Amino acid sequence: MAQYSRVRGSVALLRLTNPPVNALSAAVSRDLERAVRSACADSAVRVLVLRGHGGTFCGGADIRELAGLVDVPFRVGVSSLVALVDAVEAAEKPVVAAIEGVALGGGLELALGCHFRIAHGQARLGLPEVTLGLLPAAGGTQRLPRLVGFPAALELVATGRDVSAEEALALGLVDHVTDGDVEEAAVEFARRVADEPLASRRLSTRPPPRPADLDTLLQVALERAQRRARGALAPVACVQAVRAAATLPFTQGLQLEQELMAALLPSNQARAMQYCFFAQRIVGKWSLPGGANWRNSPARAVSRAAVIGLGTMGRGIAVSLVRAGIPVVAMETDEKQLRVVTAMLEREAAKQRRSPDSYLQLVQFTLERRDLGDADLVVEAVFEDLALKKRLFAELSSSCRPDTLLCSNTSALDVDALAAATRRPELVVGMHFFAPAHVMKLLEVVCGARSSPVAVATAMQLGKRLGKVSVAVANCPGFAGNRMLKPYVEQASFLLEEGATPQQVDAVLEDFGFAMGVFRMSDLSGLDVGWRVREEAGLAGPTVPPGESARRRHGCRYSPLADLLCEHGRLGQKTGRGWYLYEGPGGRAATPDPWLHDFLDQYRRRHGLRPRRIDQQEVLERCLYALANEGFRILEEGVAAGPEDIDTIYVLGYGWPAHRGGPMYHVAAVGLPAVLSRLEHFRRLHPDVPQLRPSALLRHLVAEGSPPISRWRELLKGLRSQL
Ligand SMILES: CCCCCCCCCCCCC[C@H](O)CC(=O)SCCNC(=O)CCNC(=O)[C@H](O)C(C)(C)COP(=O)(O)OP(=O)(O)OC[C@H]1O[C@@H](n2cnc3c(N)ncnc32)[C@H](O)[C@@H]1OP(=O)(O)O
Repeated sequence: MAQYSRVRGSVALLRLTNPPVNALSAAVSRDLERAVRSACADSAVRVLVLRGHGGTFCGGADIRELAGLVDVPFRVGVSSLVALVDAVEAAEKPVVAAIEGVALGGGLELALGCHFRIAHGQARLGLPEVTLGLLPAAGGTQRLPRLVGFPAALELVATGRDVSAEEALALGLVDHVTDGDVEEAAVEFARRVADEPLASRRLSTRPPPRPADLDTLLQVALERAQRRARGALAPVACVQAVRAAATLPFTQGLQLEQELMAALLPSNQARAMQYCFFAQRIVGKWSLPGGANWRNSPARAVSRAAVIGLGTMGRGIAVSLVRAGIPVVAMETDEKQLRVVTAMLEREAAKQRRSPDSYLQLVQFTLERRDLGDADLVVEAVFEDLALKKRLFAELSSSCRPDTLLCSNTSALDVDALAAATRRPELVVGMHFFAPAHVMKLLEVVCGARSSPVAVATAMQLGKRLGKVSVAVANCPGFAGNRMLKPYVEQASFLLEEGATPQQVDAVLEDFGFAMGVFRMSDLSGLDVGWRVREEAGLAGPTVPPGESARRRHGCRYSPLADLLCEHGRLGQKTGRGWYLYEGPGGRAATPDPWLHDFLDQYRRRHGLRPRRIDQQEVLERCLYALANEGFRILEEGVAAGPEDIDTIYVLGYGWPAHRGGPMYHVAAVGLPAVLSRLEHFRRLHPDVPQLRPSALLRHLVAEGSPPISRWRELLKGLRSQL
């Protein structure tokens, strides 16, 4: 909890101890407050140093308590941390925070209550509460602007971004940075400042910042927040709270901060975002049917990797590996791509304030397969063609070291078929990155039927090392993410046939919180991607059996609209035309296209479809429930281990708004009986759309009385599991 010992005679060393991240639960906050008070009362003590146990300062307030997951009387819980920070700031002896690891959320607020802050060079500091649907409510929104100025504080609080020790020093957030022992440095520093007057070090007493352009700053911050997460409450509350630092005296600002927090804490959005936080940790605890799991299966060290193919995906993967300090052999025949990767690495190095060479020297470009011989792991990112990939895997199996892991970045193809092409099927896994791979935080690790525990453990661990959240899924067409996308996109297409427009469907989805509606997203990714997949599956193009009706495939309803656009050369942003019109090829600003509306009218007339008025609710329910229904099938078949895995995939990989938790969380929040009844209704209206047939698992959960989502994982263990 909190120990207090004396070092160098007059320095009280307080150690905050609550592994693994020294979270400030109510009990820990009270204990630490007591320790601070007794150190202050000790006449032998002249100065206090506060540090965290186990290499980290503090990960903030205990999120389990805030989320109501553990039993603490609410008011007691939330007020203890505020009281602690106030007591630290009011101490009559200097208090120095010795920060290493992280000082996040309430942890940084505690440090802001201290009179001085020393940080280790590797430390990270920030106020990420907004990512939990909350705001910093232990004085952070009022103290930070008084320390680092209004614009920087506004940005940090509203985005939740954390900063390095170096940036913290530049901002004035910390007083000193050391690459040595942080406790040593803090004790030394403390002895030097032991007699300094404290009045000006108490941030609550500093005058409020008064930026001349306050209104513009607030307006810009609000617009940015809206763009990033439309409909999210927390970023708006963050902006309001920081505004108060400039417009109200400290105590009134603090009061507003707490009132805003009191409104956010019980909100559905905060619940959903805290669910996402824990879901992203649950998914790391993978297991395989044979009993291997994250605890008992050590990962193999990856000290050298190879990437084959430096197209859009391959180059993002190469950059991610280099950024994590892993030397990469990159194989690519097109010289243009080498130049693109080099430029990307230079940009990344600049962003990280590193020399370009520190990154460039980690990459070796090659045309020779023998240069891959030394790699511990190879990621293949060539064109999405099963025959091509199988050939490549067979060759790699002969040319690479016998223990090299062979990974495919395929987004939908059969990982077992790739494994079967090698002489080491146990060392083959899918590593499905999301574009742009150096930005997106998700990695789907596809476990083939023969993938060994060490292969899965290594891929999962490598994802984490690259700063991603790895989710293990079993092998099936499209895995979890892309498989669920199919019914979603299909419903959107059917809605166009029935009378909707792309902008109407997109507006509903964007109002729900998606950064982009389905049609804008498909223009961005390129319509030809799905077209190729449908051609391979015999749904489009020359492989469709002769005589098959345009709107039916395998006896079910089919919409050929996207195929027809591709045939017209409308591939999306890259051709300047798709579901929307753009300024030109590569343009980004989508405008409704009169051509498309004529085309839809003609199409409907040709097929005898009478357009009807479609309301927002129908758009939302058909698209989202069809998607979640496929999610239930994925759980039923054991392709994903629990709803948390699917929700993490959708929030981190597909732009599902975090404040809505994810598709499975969303349907649980709506209520499973209501979702079942709407799916049954749509199924009656569209009997030739199998995706609208409620899944057996959804029916089963409703029959079981709709248990809360936190219990599904356990219930699923009794079903067929591939994970
Ligand atoms: C009537 C109404 C009155 C209302 C009055 C209003 C007044 C309210 C006053 C409230 C005061 C609130 C103060 C504060 O502003 C709020 C907060 O501080 S919220 C918390 C902010 N902190 C964070 O968001 C940090 C979250 N954690 C992380 O980012 C990472 O965990 C890490 C710290 C960077 C460490 O990363 P890793 O090393 O990768 O480890 P893991 O992520 O896997 O975590 C390990 C383990 O720890 C658990 N954990 C992490 N952080 C917390 C936490 N803050 N609380 C609880 N538990 C935490 C995590 O879940 C893992 O455990 P596992 O899930 O694996 O069991």
